[in-house]
Amino acid sequence: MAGFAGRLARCWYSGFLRSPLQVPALGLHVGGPAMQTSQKDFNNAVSQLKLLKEDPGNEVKLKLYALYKQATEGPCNVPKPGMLDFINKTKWDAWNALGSLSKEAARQNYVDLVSKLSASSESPSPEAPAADRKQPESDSLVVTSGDGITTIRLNRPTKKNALTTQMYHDIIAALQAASKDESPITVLTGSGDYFCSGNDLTNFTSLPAGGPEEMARSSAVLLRDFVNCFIDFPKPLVAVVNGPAVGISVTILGLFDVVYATDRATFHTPFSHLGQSPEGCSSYTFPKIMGSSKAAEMLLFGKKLTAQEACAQGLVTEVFPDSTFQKEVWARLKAYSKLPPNAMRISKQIIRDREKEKLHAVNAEESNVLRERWLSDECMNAIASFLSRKSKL
Ligand SMILES: CCCCCC/C=C/C(=O)SCCNC(=O)CCNC(=O)[C@H](O)C(C)(C)COP(=O)(O)OP(=O)(O)OC[C@H]1O[C@@H](n2cnc3c(N)ncnc32)[C@H](O)[C@@H]1OP(=O)(O)O
Repeated sequence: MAGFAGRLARCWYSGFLRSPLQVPALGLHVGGPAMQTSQKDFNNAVSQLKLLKEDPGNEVKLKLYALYKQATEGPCNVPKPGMLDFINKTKWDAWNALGSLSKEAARQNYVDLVSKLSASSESPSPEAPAADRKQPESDSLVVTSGDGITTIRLNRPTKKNALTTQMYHDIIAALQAASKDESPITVLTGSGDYFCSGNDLTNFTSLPAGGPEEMARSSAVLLRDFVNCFIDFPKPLVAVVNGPAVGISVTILGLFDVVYATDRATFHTPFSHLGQSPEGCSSYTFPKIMGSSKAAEMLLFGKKLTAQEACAQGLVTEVFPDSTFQKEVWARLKAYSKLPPNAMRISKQIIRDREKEKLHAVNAEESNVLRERWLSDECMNAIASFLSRKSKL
């Protein structure tokens, strides 16, 4: 596991998945006929968990943590961690949510869950997508080239293609490579049912040594570098929006040359809900594309647009029925990729270059504003609320 995902997983594991093994035998009482789990079964499950081949994901780890604590210590009776202590607060919330569940029932649930996880980790995993070039650091991004098209695919479908810190770095590298490769056209798309659910909100949970201020500073630098790559991209850049898009995956669309969407796609920028502010140059591109009041409805009030609405407002170039989306879009892109590449580059240059300086200034300003926003109570509360499963969009 690379980058943020790895760090978070290590953090979770060091926080609790490892600790059960250090606990001596507990001698728990078995409650009744429905509760047949012995202490031995429980200890076996604790050991079995260490042997899982696949990371079960943070939500499951959280559930296991809560059940383990309940099974070994009973109902949560320790003080709630502070608001900035995201990880311990999330763990505390999960344990506390089990209320007065008996130790025996928690032990049974824990054993059942581990046995389910062990069974599913033994079934064969799907084949990795083929790639004909050096792949990014993490499997969450897949880059392929063929038929005159370089495709950068967000590949974290179980997390709705939410962007981890590592993915931002990998996309920057992929765009830099694509800007110099042989393909006349570059495409960004997603695997699974979502295009992208935006920034991975758990990015904010692994605080660096410098604390929240350092986290906000380094995130603002990464955001600025990421968006700059889209501003400066020299070739036709096409978004193939295969499903709903959220947050930064919507705002950057204003920097693409063409946006094709399935009729299943939606476009959602819930920045106020998250205590955040617009990025991806959308504070400038959206009012230009759709007019200031339509842009305000999206960027201030988080109005979610259907694909048809986004098309009517100029953010999307064309909408296709989901059943024929992939076939029609790729056939069309394949045909476009045969056009003279230099002519396409030069045309893009003429269309975009006079705006570049402005876009860089907007990007820098939006990143600075967000740096402050990320430290606000409004933003921290919204993220804590999502992480503790109290809220969804
Ligand atoms: C360098 C930093 C730059 C930062 C730039 C600023 C960027 C700002 C933004 O992008 S703001 C937008 C942030 N995104 C969100 O707030 C979306 C949050 N997600 C949701 O509300 C929902 O997950 C959903 C509506 C996208 C999908 O709902 P549903 O269909 O019910 O699926 P699940 O919620 O069960 O999702 C499956 C799985 O994915 C995890 N997940 C989805 N999106 C995110 C996300 N953005 N961050 C972290 N995790 C996400 C979700 O938790 C589930 O995980 P689980 O299976 O429970 O482990």
